Amino acid sequence: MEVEPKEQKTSRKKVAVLPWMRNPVDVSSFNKCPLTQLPFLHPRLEEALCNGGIESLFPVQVAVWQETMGPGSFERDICVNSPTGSGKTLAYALPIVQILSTRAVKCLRALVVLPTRDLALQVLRELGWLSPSIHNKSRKLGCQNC
Ligand SMILES: Nc1ncnc2c1ncn2[C@@H]1O[C@H](COP(=O)(O)OP(=O)(O)OP(=O)(O)O)[C@@H](O)[C@H]1O
Repeated sequence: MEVEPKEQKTSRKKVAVLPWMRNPVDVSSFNKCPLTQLPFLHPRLEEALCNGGIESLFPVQVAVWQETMGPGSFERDICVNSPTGSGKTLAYALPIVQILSTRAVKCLRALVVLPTRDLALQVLRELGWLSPSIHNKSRKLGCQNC
């Protein structure tokens, strides 16, 4: 039987995670995925992405898409941790835009809280070009304190 070194055991014990974070999905096990192979992607959203020069999704985007849109997805909290520049913005923007396309009642549907003005403007831009592609009625996008 292999004995775990004492220091390793202690450091492992110190990590506190919420119950819903205990079985993380390993983003590094995902590959890029061409849009044409992405399940449940709305054709108009696919077209908008292509027009925006995006032909495939990065691994973190594929992982979040799978967890939010399926197959096998269900509504729950998700915490995404991946390196800078890996494509997190689109990873959460895409499911938001697609999920909200079926909501008819006008009300606040998504709130994105960001630590800096630059990041807020970047996210507003991403949502700004994706959202009209799929929403029949106009959706208001706002940026407070920008
Ligand atoms: N699927 C994709 N195909 C091509 N380019 C992409 C794709 N997804 C994102 N990008 C581009 O990659 C760059 C990095 O993406 P993004 O800024 O969303 O990463 P991030 O993980 O959110 O970074 P940060 O941690 O700094 O916020 C951006 O220029 C974005 O337009």
